[in-house]
This record gives sequence, C-alpha cells and structure tokens, in this order.
Amino acid sequence: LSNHGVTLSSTLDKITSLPLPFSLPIEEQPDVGPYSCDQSYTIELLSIDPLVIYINNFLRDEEIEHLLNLGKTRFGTSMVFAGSDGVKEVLNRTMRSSQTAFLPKEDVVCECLTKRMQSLLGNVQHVEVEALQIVKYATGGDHYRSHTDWFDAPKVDLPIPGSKDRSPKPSNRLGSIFAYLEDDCERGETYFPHLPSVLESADGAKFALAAGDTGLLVKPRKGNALFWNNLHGNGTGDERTAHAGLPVESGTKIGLNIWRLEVFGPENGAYYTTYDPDVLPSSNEVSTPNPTPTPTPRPSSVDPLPASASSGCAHPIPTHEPRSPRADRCMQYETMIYVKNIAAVFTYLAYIPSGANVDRVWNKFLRPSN
Ligand SMILES: O=C(O)CCC(=O)C(=O)O
Ligand SMILES: [Fe+2]
Repeated sequence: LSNHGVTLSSTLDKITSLPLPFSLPIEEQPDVGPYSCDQSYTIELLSIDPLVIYINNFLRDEEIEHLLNLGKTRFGTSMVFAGSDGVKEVLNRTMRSSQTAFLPKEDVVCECLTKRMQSLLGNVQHVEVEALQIVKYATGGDHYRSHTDWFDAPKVDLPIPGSKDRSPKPSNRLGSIFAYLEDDCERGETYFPHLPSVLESADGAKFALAAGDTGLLVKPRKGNALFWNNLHGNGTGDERTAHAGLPVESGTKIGLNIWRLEVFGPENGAYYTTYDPDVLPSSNEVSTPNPTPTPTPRPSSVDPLPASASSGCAHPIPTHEPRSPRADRCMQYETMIYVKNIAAVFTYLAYIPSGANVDRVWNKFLRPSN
C-alpha cells in the first residue's frame, strides 16, 4: 500500500517514533522509554497476628496514571463469588457495589507490581498471581461489605506455572495487597472489624479511629497500600482478616487488588507445605475476634457504624454495614429485652382468669424492666 512513494508502514514508523510526553510503555504505545521497577517504600506494622502492614509509597504517580489508563476501557460491574470455592461469580449489589477492571498480566507495570509484591514477601515465596484488579467506588454509597479474600475451599484450577505437570493443583490467596489509586472522596475507609484500632496518636491523614469500638480503619491515600496475610499455618483461611470497603459518601475511591496465590504442596516450593484443615492452627492463630474493650469516647473519631449502632444500642444495626462484635451484642441484648417484655404481658393475661390480685402480681413480679 503506497501513496506518492510513502508507504503506510514508514508513516506509522515515523508516528510511533515521535517522542512521547511520558516514559511508561502503556498498552497502546509499546516500547516507549525505559521503566525501572525499583521503588522505595516504607512500612508500618498494623498488626502482627494476623500480619497486616501499611505501605507508604507503594506506587509511583506515573504507575497509577498508567494503571488507570489501562483500566479505563475494561470496567464492568463488580461481582462476588457465589460459592466457597472461588469459581462461580455472581452479581450482588447489596454485598458489593463498585466497578471492576481486570488488567492484562503481561503489561509491564502489572508484571512489575507482581514482582514488587513478591519481593515484599521475601522468603514467603509462592508461584502464581492473579490478574491485577482495579476497583472503582463512586459517590452515593458504593461499598464492599465485610468479606475475606481467601476461598473456603482451595481452588483447584491451576497447574504450576512453568512445570511439565499440567494437572491442576489446589491453591488459595496467600496474601492480599490493596493499594489506593485515587483518594478524592469522603469516607470509603477499608475497615477490619477484628483488628486492633490504631492509637490516638496515629496519623489522621491515613487512619481513622473507630468510636467506642474495635476495628482498624484505613483511609484511602493515593499511592499507599495495605498488605495482609490471609491464611493460617495449616493453609486454612484466617477469619480475622475480614474487611470491608465502607460506603463512599462523595467523590471517587479507586483501589488495586494484587493477590498472590499459594499453590499447596511441598513439591511446589510452597511456603505452606500442606493444606490440612485437620491440623489445628497454633493457639495464637485461632480465629476468635479480639475482645471488645469498654467503649471510651475518643476525640475526632470516625464512627464506622451508623450512629445508632455505636451509641447505646438504640436500634438494630442496618445490615448493609459491617457488624462489629459489640453491635452483635447490642442486637442480642435488645432482642432479649423484647422477648422478656412479651413474656411478661402473656403471663399477666394468664393470671386474670385465676382471680389473683393481678395488680400486685404485676407490680411485684412481672413489670417489664430494661
Ligand atoms: O475497598 C476497599 O477498601 C477494600 C476492597 C476489597 O477488600 C476487595 O476488593 O477485595
Ligand atoms: Fe477484599
């Protein structure tokens, strides 16, 4: 195909060799300049058991821009897993209301971030990673209710990458990284109801305090990330890692999920050499929530639950919010009072035909109290 001696391919060559105003190779403009995957970040431990780490500067601004560009045309409504085996996905907008974009594994930045997570994990090596996933929450309450990232039963759909043995092996999500790509929003914290809250002295730009409640509240901060370990030593999931994306009241929150998969089995070079639910996790790993402390009002705190739930058990907790152990206790308490009152009224009615001094009986024994 030629026109006045100019071939289409030579024209394209000229166009594609024009200097571009950025240095990252993105999908539509491959091979444009060098991209170093090196990144210095700092970490803060938020919890030792289960291990939860806050990562400052996990992502560079150019990487974020690149990822957002890559995701732009790939968004669809976020799904949740229907069963416990991580296979069938369904739409459930009560549970999760957001948009998800799966990114191509072979993209240079996605590959780099996969390696960055692997290097953070150091000795805890494992063999496979899922496609990176961007999650976008918009104004008006987009959220993700409390869930865990691990599958109840290991997935059995992956062969070991690079291995001659192509038979599918059991795997689960060993660790999660959730990084923030956009933080231009009100609320939308990542909330771990079973983890200890940060101290009052913690950086208020990154963390919020849970009013009168346990729980760790992490605010979306662009470029920063959270890492947590999903599994017990016996390969089963750790309930204490349950977390939620609280509703975004205004603006937009965008995050990135990076999930490393553990393929179980010593022959696979796995960190956890077995998946064995019959082996008990060590005692400090058992999945009991932290005891609820006596609520103490704290200044400048953010309430992760609606006011009614954390200020004196006045009403049942709306189910779209993650329920804390304390909120559960409040509900049980209110139900108990309600049942007691109804029982008292029935007993009173039963006394009337017997001719007893019902007022005395009522005042002495039956007057409902709370
Ligand atoms: O939105 C958040 O803060 C958490 C998102 C999350 O947990 C997930 O996508 O699995
Ligand atoms: Fe999650």
